[in-house]
Amino acid sequence: GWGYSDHNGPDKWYKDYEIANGPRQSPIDIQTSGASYDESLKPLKLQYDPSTSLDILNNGHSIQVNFADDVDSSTLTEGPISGKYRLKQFHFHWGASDDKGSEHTVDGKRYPAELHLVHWNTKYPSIAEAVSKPDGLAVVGVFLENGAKNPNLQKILDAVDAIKFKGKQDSFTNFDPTVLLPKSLDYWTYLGSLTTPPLHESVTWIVCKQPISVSAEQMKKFRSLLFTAENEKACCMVNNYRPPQPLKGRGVRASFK
Ligand SMILES: NS(=O)(=O)c1ccc(NC(=O)NCCO)cc1
Ligand SMILES: [Zn+2]
Repeated sequence: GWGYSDHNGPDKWYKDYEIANGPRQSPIDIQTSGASYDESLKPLKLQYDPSTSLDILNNGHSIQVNFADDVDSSTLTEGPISGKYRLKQFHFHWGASDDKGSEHTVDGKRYPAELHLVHWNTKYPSIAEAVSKPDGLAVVGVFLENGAKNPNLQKILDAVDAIKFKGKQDSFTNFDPTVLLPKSLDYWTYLGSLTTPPLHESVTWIVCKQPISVSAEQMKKFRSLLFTAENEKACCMVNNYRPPQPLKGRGVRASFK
């Protein structure tokens, strides 16, 4: 199956997923001079209920925290979207070293990691239905930059040792993802895709301008995860990011001047 190694990584995905070369692929390089301020863009309205957090999983591609999404308790509204989107999960992408790891870049700058909060449009019955629709998902991206230890990230990283191997899962309750958001919710937005196979062009991307901090020690903790299962030859979970894809004429809007 697909992965991030030389034999199954982003440059090979088109063989099984021809949309990899489609018109609205993600991530992209956000060229700040090319983004246009849109005064009609509203502030993001993120209302999360910590009681909806369920568990934390090593799915062999990333570390992911899953949420109960059977009712409208953790939602994203306003911003660039219409209607209501429900939080399903959040996960991360990161590098083998601090000079790479994010999926989106800003004027060519790569961050050591990127957080994705995945929401699906409640006009559809489930995320499984929504994930292939052009307005199916809204993903909030937050950059992680090297700095002080982030105590809110630490709760997630403290769970890593128990889910080191692919397929491992642990309970992860009463977590409010709001604590992972930056102070400013200024954002760029554009129409794109899932950044992993099946690469559906179903995502309204909402990328926060302001990063959150992560310490070097915390980055090492992310890098202690494995792509592989307990009974397989160990392969460090690093560089689980897709590089920027062609903009193909798309516009990027900014919610801020
Ligand atoms: N990295 S990303 O673009 O945020 C992303 C989000 C969701 C998915 N897939 C997903 O949610 N699949 C479950 C739908 O049944 C894949 C990639
Ligand atoms: Zn992602």
